[in-house]
Amino acid sequence: MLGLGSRNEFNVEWQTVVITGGSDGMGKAVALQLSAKGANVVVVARTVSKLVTAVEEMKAKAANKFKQRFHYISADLTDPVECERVIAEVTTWNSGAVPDVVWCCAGFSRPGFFIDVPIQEHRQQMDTVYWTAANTAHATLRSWLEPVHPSAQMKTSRRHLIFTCSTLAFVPIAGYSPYSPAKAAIRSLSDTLNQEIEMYNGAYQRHRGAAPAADVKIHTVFPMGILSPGFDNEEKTKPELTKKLEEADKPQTPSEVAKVSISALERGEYLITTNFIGSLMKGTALGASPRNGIVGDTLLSCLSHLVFLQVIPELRSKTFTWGKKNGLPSANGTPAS
Ligand SMILES: NC(=O)C1=CN([C@@H]2O[C@H](COP(=O)(O)OP(=O)(O)OC[C@H]3O[C@@H](n4cnc5c(N)ncnc54)[C@H](OP(=O)(O)O)[C@@H]3O)[C@@H](O)[C@H]2O)C=CC1
Ligand SMILES: CCCCCCCCCCCCCCCC(=O)[C@@H](N)CO
Repeated sequence: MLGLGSRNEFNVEWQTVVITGGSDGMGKAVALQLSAKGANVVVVARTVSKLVTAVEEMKAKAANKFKQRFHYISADLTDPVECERVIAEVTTWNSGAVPDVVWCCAGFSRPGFFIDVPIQEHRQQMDTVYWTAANTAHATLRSWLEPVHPSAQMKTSRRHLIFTCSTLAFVPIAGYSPYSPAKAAIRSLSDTLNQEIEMYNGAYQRHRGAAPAADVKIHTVFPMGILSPGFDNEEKTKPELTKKLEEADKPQTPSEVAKVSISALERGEYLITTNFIGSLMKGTALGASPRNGIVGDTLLSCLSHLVFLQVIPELRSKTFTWGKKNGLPSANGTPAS
């Protein structure tokens, strides 16, 4: 995907990569593809059996079967102490060196209408979606941004922290209120860190006496539907109206989402979408986020704003018409007859 002569901004060969949620769906697809590109990979999730399988599959896909290393850590990342343990354990496993790349993929969606979903489940979505990512980012950046002696500074390497969001952070869809706010919070965290990290990167350039060991780049991926075990699960509580509102989306396979995301990272992109409708959704909500390219993103944004002049009222009128036709839903989201 890289143009002739352009630099690979995300070369993972011999680098140590941590992937949360790396035992299933998109996270596992990312793990397998980075293994095939020569990375040493640690996958983190709760269920050991799925982690063991992921490690086996990564070994089979490795670019250099004899030298690459793989590892798994079982942890519930809603607990910040567990996130610190993960980074410490990876560092020990990695002969004392902190990881080069951390990709937050853990999370799942529990759709339902706002008042039908018990308030504790709304809070749990914030825990599994936002806090797994924020805890992981906190533990990671604390380990990365600690000032080190100049002799410990790396010459070329650049570290990458990657969040996995959803295009629902850009555009509201009825039935996703337990989930979308948590993803929108990740987007806001990502934008804030993208700016804040420049202080450290600046210090790395000019104050090597007391600066982090390397540059850090932040990225966020915004997938559309992904045909994962998590997706099959969310379909069980997803209201029929929600399925109708998102029918323009053709869900992608985990490996397709992983491939497109990795290519975008190799081009050095910041906010990453995985298909055209996803880009349109981003374009209408770029706000004050850094652009991947001024010209491309500005044109995209103009096009999106025109398209969404129609889409915004359409989503609301589809919802209104649904209520008029079907009446109130029963608690599981299916229309009462
Ligand atoms: N599927 C979709 O349609 C879309 C998904 N996304 C996002 O993409 C990411 C991947 O989704 P998907 O491919 O569906 O993933 P899956 O639901 O298939 O897998 C989720 C992964 O996260 C792990 N996980 C869940 N909770 C925790 C926790 N508390 N601590 C540690 N690990 C945890 C799971 O393992 P275990 O349960 O064993 O802990 C598993 O490895 C998620 O962030 C999701 O929100 C974005 C857009 C669309
Ligand atoms: C011509 C352009 C029209 C654009 C219309 C907008 C269509 C909305 C599509 C919503 C797709 C939602 C995908 C995210 C899924 C997700 O994150 C969940 N599956 C959670 O896991």
